Amino acid sequence: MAELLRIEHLCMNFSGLKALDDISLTVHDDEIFGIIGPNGAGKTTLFNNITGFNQPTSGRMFLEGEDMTGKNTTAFCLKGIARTFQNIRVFGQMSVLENVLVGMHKNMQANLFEIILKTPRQKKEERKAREEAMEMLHFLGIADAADEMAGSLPYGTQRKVEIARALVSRPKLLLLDEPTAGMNPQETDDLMHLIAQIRKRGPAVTVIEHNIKFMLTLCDRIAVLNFGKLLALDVPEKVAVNPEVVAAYIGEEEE
Ligand SMILES: Nc1ncnc2c1ncn2[C@@H]1O[C@H](COP(=O)(O)OP(=O)(O)OP(=O)(O)O)[C@@H](O)[C@H]1O
Repeated sequence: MAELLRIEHLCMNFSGLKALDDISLTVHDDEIFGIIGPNGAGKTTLFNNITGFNQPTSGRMFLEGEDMTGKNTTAFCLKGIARTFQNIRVFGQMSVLENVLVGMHKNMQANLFEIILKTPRQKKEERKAREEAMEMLHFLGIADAADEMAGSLPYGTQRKVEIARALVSRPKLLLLDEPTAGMNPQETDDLMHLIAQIRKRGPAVTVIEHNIKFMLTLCDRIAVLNFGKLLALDVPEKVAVNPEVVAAYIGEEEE
């Protein structure tokens, strides 16, 4: 177990609103780390900060010890962070396979000249990329949909396309923002097993979810946010019985 991500005293203000208020935490390279909290607690803002979509108002962030504070999305991506979004963002008019190939872009070597001339090296690289993308689709159980237009597929499958696209970039940390949103109980259960398998394959996973049962079952540790503050950070068994957490969130969710 080694430290992968470290956040120190992170603050994010939106015109006076403290969306993140002095958050400090670490994510290890072998864990499934959960983030829960009521609507507006700052969960997505935290994701946006640790992927370079937003710059924090203050505080620092480190990936494998490297100071990433103030860096942009490209820098975070190159350093090994990949994410999915609360609102699915697949390329609807492209096939599932093409969507996944987009995620491989950062690992490809061919330059524009080679792509235009379709050199042997470029062709070989493209063939390898397709094989790798198909292998990922098999892993996620959606290989049959490889040639379908991504936008025409059920919600649950589109979520998996997004996950496949993120995974082929070979991230060290995969961030999933409400991955079960719009899924039925069977799809949710399948996804939970899939995330456990993803962790075994390599990347650590950080997941935001409102489905408490899902989070308590899946995660190694859970951070609870409330009004931008870190209310608790512990193993699921302790989070589930933390009186402050129950009062602020879990009780309310279960009602
Ligand atoms: N770009 C923005 N401009 C202004 N305020 C914002 C912006 N993004 C988020 N906020 C505010 O910051 C707070 C935290 O929002 P955030 O989306 O991070 O919460 P969340 O915990 O992800 O909520 P949810 O569970 O509803 O997705 C909210 O009050 C929200 O209205």
